Amino acid sequence: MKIFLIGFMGAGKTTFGKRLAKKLDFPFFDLDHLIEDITGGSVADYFAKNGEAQFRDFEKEVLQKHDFPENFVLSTGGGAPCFHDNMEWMNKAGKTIYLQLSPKAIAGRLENAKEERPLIKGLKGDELVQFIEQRLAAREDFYKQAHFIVDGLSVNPDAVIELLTRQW
Ligand SMILES: Nc1ncnc2c1ncn2[C@@H]1O[C@H](COP(=O)(O)OP(=O)(O)OP(=O)(O)O)[C@@H](O)[C@H]1O
Ligand SMILES: O=C(O)C1=C[C@@H](O)[C@@H](O)[C@H](O)C1
Ligand SMILES: [Mg+2]
Repeated sequence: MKIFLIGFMGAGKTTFGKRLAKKLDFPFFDLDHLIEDITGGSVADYFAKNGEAQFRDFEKEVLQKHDFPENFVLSTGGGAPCFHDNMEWMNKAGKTIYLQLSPKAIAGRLENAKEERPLIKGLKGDELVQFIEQRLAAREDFYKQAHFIVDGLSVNPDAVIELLTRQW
């Protein structure tokens, strides 16, 4: 089974993805980290050097062309489902899970983790909440196409495995 975790920056995709993969005994991948391994630099560097449009092309290529195993948990980048045909592609390739959180909850998590996230670097307090509200409103059309929508505050591996096995 191929499991794709999606959601806004800071929703907990990487943190939860590792826990879920451990519980399922599946290998864990993180799309941002895979891109960083391949390019040898950070996502922030890639944005700075090549711009967002080129990042989105590369992100699609890695998502759709990388040689992943039969079973895995992949945490995607926050924007990945919203560009190119990535959401449709993931929905066909496996099971997609949206970790949903309110803009305020997301802002609370990101307040001290902005430097490595190029889209929010430099935003403070209300600016950060407003940016998240606007972006999230535009992105939720994509995120909500997921097979499963779960509460990012209370999500736990057992509940998600139960959801997945009911529909396996
Ligand atoms: N269940 C949780 N409870 C409290 N804090 C959490 C939880 N999950 C993640 N966090 C914290 O929230 C922050 C963002 O988490 P994480 O990096 O997993 O998000 P992400 O969705 O992978 O973000 P990005 O899209 O930017 O890669 C981290 O500081 C992490 O420690
Ligand atoms: O939400 C986004 O557009 C992004 C989220 C991160 O995971 C990275 O993929 C990058 O910083 C862009
Ligand atoms: Mg992450």
